[in-house]
Amino acid sequence: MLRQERVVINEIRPQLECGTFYIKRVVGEQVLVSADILPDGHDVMQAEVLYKHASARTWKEVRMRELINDRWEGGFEVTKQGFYDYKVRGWVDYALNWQHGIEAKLKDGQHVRSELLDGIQYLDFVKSKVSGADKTFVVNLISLFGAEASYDEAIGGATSEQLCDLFIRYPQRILANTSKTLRVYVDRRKANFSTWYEFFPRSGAREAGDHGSFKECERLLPRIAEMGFDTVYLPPIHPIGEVNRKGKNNTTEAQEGDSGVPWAIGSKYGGHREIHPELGSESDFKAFIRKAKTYGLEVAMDLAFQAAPDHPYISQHPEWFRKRPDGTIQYAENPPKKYQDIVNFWFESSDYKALWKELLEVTLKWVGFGVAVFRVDNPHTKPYYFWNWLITEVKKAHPDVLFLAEAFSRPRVMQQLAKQGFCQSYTYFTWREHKAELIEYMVELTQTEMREYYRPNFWPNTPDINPYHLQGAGEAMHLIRYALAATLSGNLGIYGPVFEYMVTEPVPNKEEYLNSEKYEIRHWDWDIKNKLTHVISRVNAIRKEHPALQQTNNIRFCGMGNDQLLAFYKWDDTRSDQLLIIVSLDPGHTQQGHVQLPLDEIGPGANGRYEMYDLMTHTTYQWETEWNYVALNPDLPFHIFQIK
Ligand SMILES: O=P(O)(O)O[C@H]1O[C@H](CO)[C@@H](O[C@H]2O[C@H](CO)[C@@H](O)[C@H](O)[C@H]2O)[C@H](O)[C@H]1O
Repeated sequence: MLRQERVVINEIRPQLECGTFYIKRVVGEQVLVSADILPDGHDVMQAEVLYKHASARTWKEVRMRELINDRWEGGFEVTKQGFYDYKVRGWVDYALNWQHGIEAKLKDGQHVRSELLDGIQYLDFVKSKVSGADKTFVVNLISLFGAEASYDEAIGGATSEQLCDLFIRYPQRILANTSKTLRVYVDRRKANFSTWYEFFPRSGAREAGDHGSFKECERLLPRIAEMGFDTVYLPPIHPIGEVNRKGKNNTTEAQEGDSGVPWAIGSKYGGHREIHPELGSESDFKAFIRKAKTYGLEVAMDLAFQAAPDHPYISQHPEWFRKRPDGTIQYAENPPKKYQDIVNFWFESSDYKALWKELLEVTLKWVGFGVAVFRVDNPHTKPYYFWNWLITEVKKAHPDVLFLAEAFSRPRVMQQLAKQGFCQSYTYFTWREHKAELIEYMVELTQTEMREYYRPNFWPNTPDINPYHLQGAGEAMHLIRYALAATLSGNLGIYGPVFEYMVTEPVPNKEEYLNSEKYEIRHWDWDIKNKLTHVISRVNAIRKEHPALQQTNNIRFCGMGNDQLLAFYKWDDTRSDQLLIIVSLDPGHTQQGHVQLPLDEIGPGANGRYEMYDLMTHTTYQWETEWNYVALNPDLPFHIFQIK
């Protein structure tokens, strides 16, 4: 179709896959839109970003400014959860073009009498829009333009800033071109900033040998809150399968009394809608959630869409499981891992709609209990379009709900899950140890398109991953890994007691914990508070006080003449909070070197000085030069400096 337009709009950023997927923001963030916008010829043009919340009727306009090389930019703030639409509009601005032409001709000494007459049409348009002093100004100009005697005065008015300002405020947008509409989904702030503590409630009993319960676990909540965590994540809390139950240390045959794996969901006591009887009742769980809330904690549940062989679904809905020719159902796998105690749902079954509906209802049941954060187990082994559908459906009525994708899969697969709607994602941080690889990974997360849709959640450990660098490691290594996670990423989590108490004994030659809580109930002396407990608490308090640490994308690595020291600068959107973080990657020795302040970012210091206030030790250093000496030892292997 032939369209009458004077400008072309190309290369709009941000957008994902030509708008197939939405970008993400949290409430209060900016969406900075840029595009190549080109008029034919050399006429003056204008452009704007149009945006509106999906629930609004009218579009808001924000004018774009020209950068260089026909690139334009304009931004808007998102203030409400849910979808926003945005698009770009550009037009040749005949009025401004006229004014610009007059100025150029006058500079060249030309007489512009006929141009003034020509301009009356633009003034007439503005006149129809304004009132009061503006109207008086325009009416007066029109009469000046038409009268030969007032030529000088007319020129003054024609080239005035006042008129330029009116043209900008009341554009005619003749033959404008508008781009396609793109979308941004706005989550609550927690999507960007959250601090997770994972523990197995069955290990929360007071007495060793007892099965923990929600009631007993309530006493742990103040402790977790005092440490500065805001999310308590519980592995699955449903009845655990008894058929093919796994034993301790991942043995495939359970012994009498073995408690099985929480992810093997479903038994004669029920499935995903029920609670494991020994943990308590539904009202106990509700009370636990309520109690957590009083301490500022949210309870995150695990969505593990799979079934133990004795899950009620297997007899009630055999069509939801794919049978082999011999009538059996293949157990699940995530090669090379074997999950002999569970089977997968058949997401492609002819009755898939009923299965999907059931899984949505399961999710909504727990949302109804007050759960608004889910860690989703193994999402990469289910169809992308299922997650897209489920997340969309839940968020329609419950925009607060957040989904964390537990996929340690191929990079593109993890990215795809985030594009399909997951609000946060696990990452490869757990395996990034060296300075160069940490920088490379952070640059990928924060300087590429990933920053628009992939919200990383950094975990130093999980029940599944006892990384080699933590095996046998002491306090310093744990401090390093926590400090890195807590300052590099807005979202972080630890598999709590094991990390805090530095329980690192592995299954030989594996990144697995020996005597893992996945397969047996453990008992922890939660009264113990060690140095790690205190340092973690302090770091979490700093995170809460400093907006620069409440997002991931504002980061710049700094020059540092030592490969064992990682230095980076972080800031908040207003630059009222600016931090310099230096982490030693060496748990065994003191490391020293000179760090380069990013002067072009932080600007000149008062009296040529920068006051560096260490938020960990409450010590102040006066730095007067660009390169400054630092030394870190294993006692406290990091600095978090506030730049004053
Ligand atoms: O496959 P992933 O690495 O994503 O791991 C997640 O899913 C696993 C399956 O749910 C889960 O594995 C645990 O539960 C299984 C089912 O009971 C059991 O067979 C495995 O031995 C056990 O590790 C894993 O914990 C979870 O993070």
